[in-house]
Amino acid sequence: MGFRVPELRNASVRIQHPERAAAIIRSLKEQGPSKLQVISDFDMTLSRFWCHGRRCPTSHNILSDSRVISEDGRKQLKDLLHYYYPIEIDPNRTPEEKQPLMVEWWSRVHELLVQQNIHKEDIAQIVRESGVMLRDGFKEWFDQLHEHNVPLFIFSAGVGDVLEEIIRQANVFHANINVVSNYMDFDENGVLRCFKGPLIHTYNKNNSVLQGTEYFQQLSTRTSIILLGDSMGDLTMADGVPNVENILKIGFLNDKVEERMGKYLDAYDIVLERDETLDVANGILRYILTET
Ligand SMILES: Nc1ccn([C@@H]2O[C@H](COP(=O)(O)O)[C@@H](O)[C@H]2O)c(=O)n1
Ligand SMILES: [Mg+2]
Repeated sequence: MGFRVPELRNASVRIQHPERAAAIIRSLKEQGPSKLQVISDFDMTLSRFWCHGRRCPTSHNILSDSRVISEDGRKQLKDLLHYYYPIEIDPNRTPEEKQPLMVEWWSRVHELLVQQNIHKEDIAQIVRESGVMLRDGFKEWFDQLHEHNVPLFIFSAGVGDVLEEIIRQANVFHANINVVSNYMDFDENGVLRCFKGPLIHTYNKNNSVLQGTEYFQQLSTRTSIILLGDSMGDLTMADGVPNVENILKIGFLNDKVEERMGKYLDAYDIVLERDETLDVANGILRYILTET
């Protein structure tokens, strides 16, 4: 497969079952773009984990580190991050054990954010000042999908208003994109008053929070899937898709690489170790979409 998709030979690529991954990629090509849909996580998957030698912000971090949050609020939000993030990525706890703790984290953070007098009209500037970056190669990724009418479903436990703004500012918010995430609800003065439900956290990214959207039912003829994620919780994002025939799961392993590699290799078809680019995903997509 390496000569058809040269990016699969990149130093970051780890594959437990290369034959299996190659067979899936071949099937995706045989089925063609009219059968394809892409389901992707946002934070630390489409956005970068490292930028300029520092951690890049998630959509939540963009708000919690911003100038609109009081000093005390920022400290409380940071304390919560330092307590819950190690739990979120702990390879020795099951998703079932983590779930109530994730609900606790997200709920406490949203409660704190609601106390901060955040204005809808400030979001664009907050994003501009945040230093967030999409992964290298993002333009080719978003543009290829758009040009070939491949639907891109972004399923994020981040903050929808913020991540939409990031994609908009990068000029790649094309018509083929649908986002499901945690959206803010603003009052008549444009001030944040609550988050709209249902709450989406790292370990409930599945059909349970998509009730009533009908998105996957409308795409029921698109039975080929490329799934991109960076967390073990992202693996369930396609659970609501009917009639899946081929699914290629690509996982970005950004943090605590040695401890987590085994579980990622078992779960993802392709694991990208500390890779801040979309080069491998772009290479696979190019191969699938090119008529040869
Ligand atoms: N208060 C929080 C809660 C979560 N995060 C991070 O956000 C990411 C979830 O969004 P996805 O687009 O990846 O679903 C995940 O990486 C959490 O660690 C946060 O930074 N602050
Ligand atoms: Mg993520």
